[in-house]
Amino acid sequence: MANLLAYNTDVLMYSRSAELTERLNRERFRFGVPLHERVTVVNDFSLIAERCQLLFPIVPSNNFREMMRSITDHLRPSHLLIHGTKGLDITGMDELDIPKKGIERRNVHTMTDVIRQESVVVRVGALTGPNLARELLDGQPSASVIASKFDEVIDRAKLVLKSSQLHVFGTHDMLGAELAGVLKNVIALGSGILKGVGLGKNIQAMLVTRGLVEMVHFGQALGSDKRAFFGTAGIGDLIATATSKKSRNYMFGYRIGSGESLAEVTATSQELAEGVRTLMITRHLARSMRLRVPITEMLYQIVFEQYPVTEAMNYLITYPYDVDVDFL
Ligand SMILES: NC(=O)C1=CN([C@@H]2O[C@H](COP(=O)(O)OP(=O)(O)OC[C@H]3O[C@@H](n4cnc5c(N)ncnc54)[C@H](OP(=O)(O)O)[C@@H]3O)[C@@H](O)[C@H]2O)C=CC1
Ligand SMILES: O=C(CO)COP(=O)(O)O
Repeated sequence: MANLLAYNTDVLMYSRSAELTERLNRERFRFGVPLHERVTVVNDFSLIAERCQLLFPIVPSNNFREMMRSITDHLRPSHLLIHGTKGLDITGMDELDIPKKGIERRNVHTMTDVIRQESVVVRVGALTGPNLARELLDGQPSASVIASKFDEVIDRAKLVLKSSQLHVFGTHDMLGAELAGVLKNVIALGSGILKGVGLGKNIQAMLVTRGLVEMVHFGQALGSDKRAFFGTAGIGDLIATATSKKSRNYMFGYRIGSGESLAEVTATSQELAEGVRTLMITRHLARSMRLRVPITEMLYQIVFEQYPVTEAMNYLITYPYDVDVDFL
């Protein structure tokens, strides 16, 4: 993201690690690519808050609230915050209790909810879309969506993000765009599982198609419009993530499908796979909200309860889906 922004503007990139900050500024290299000369890494968040009006907080969802609390004293109502995190926040309960106690709608928040709850910032937005980091780092083209209720957030983000590498769409449907980016990770995980088991494109296409329907059902149950799910933030990101070995969610699923357990994959992978945590949340949320989401249910049982993939396939193939297009 820092290198993409540097097409148009000077960038201050924050790291909480003084050691990493010093090393990045010295080596000017990260993830195998040079840091753009307009990017400066800083370890002091107050400097960023003082110099920058537009901020892009992007950390894993389970750390997002803690990160906001650590910076909130420096934030002012004049700041614009656009997050790029594709996960959900859980409050009011211990996450470890979810399998035993379940979860209610009131426990679940988006990252824009968290920004507003934890800071004085009002003008918030979300950055989403098919943005596999490895492809962006390699200079490949893509498109992103900036979702916000505020025109100035969309306009400012477009000004700094649009380039020959990145097309930027704007939308006012913030909840729809955010949820699409969150929910597609679960289907990407499932797609990786199918590949790991050795199954082909017909069934992958069905998973993506019916998975998209479940994304729409979740979105509507959580209060969003369905249109975002059929655009770049929805089907666009779903195709990228559910078909690419460069997706960490897809690769996590691939290893599960190849026969490894959740504990084995988690213990041996440094890579973040937001879809695993999202699956835990959405499956239990679906139960409390009485949603009909058989793919989510089967994926949960495969990943968290070692249910055999073949049994899950049998269940889904014979599931009484009555109508093909049942969500328009
Ligand atoms: N990578 C991708 O292709 C894409 C990722 N996303 C989303 O972006 C989010 C982050 O993913 P990604 O960057 O890949 O994750 P990584 O695990 O690669 O990086 C996480 C970064 O967040 C930092 N961090 C974590 N907690 C804090 C905190 N409390 N304060 C300051 N910094 C913190 C970590 O710093 P430290 O090194 O100090 O631990 C680390 O640099 C996820 O929700 C993901 O879904 C969205 C689109 C594409
Ligand atoms: O959201 C992403 C691409 O848009 C990143 O996907 P992964 O987290 O699965 O790598």
